[in-house]
Amino acid sequence: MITFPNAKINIGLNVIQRRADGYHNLETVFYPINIKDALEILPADKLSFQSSGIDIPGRMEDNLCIKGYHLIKRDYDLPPVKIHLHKNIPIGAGLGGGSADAAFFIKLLNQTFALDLTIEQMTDYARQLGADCAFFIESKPVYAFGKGDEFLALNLDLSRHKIVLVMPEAHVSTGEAYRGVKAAPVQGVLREQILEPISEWRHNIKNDFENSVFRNHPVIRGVKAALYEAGALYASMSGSGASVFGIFNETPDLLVLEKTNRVFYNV
Ligand SMILES: C[C@@](CO)(OP(=O)(O)O)[C@H](O)COP(=O)(O)OP(=O)(O)OC[C@H]1O[C@@H](n2ccc(N)nc2=O)[C@H](O)[C@@H]1O
Ligand SMILES: Nc1ncnc2c1ncn2[C@@H]1O[C@H](COP(=O)(O)OP(=O)(O)O)[C@@H](O)[C@H]1O
Repeated sequence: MITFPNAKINIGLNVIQRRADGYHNLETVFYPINIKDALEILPADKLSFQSSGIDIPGRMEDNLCIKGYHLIKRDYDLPPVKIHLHKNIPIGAGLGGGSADAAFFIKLLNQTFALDLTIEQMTDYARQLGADCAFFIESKPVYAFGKGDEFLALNLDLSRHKIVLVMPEAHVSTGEAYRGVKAAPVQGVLREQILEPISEWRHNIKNDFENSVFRNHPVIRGVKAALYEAGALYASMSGSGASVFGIFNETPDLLVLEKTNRVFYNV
């Protein structure tokens, strides 16, 4: 059986408070986008994992699909499977690609082996693999809070707009981004701001990671500026970076950015 894990962008991200467990409470809006991996499982004699497409750093045992397999196997009698992941979502981009694979893998196991897991149960398993993973079980626009794994439904539809995503030649690790940020204890503003017209967002909605990430990687700041110059209604880095998205009324011409960045149109 095969499935196609999709990426996300963060529209606004306020880091609110450092927690005793080393994580941070935050508020953000997760919005699913149309950049996808392909993930397949097949019956096999022993558990194995292989990937194609973009190289995934790290050991196979640390791949979030393998971690997902072991997590579910603690509670269910799973047979061995052969896992193939075709990686297309840029890595270390703030697009949640690894998290998406983990959540879609849980859904794939649930379907293939008729485990009868509810959405809530799968969400609980997913959040054990990473804060972002829980969102991808339903992968619908949400206002997220807590560690980024608690949600309120959000009626946000950007399908009449053109979203363009730019991936600069920079890599930002999530840990590095959190270490650079200063928490500010204000919660709830983003939930109101996101209901305003998109043209207002640039005046109010911010991503708290931008300050320190832009300082260390000025090229990312330049991409955001270029998206505004090209007519974006709103532009921002996604999550902890390094990707930057722009929301446009019409598909822009970004040939200049294409020279040094990967550009994904109408995601
Ligand atoms: C920043 C965000 C915004 O959506 O996404 P990305 O930009 O990575 O996609 C997320 O908070 C990333 O979530 P995720 O990538 O799942 O994080 P995890 O694997 O659980 O944690 C990696 C590390 O990030 C830090 N972390 C993560 C989430 C959180 N709410 N507070 C934190 O401080 C911790 O230092 C943790 O050890
Ligand atoms: N299936 C996977 N796909 C991508 N990265 C993975 C995966 N499993 C584990 N990882 C690890 O997670 C790290 C962050 O990956 P990713 O989710 O793409 O970035 P981000 O947190 O910026 O959204 C990678 O450097 C990699 O070592």
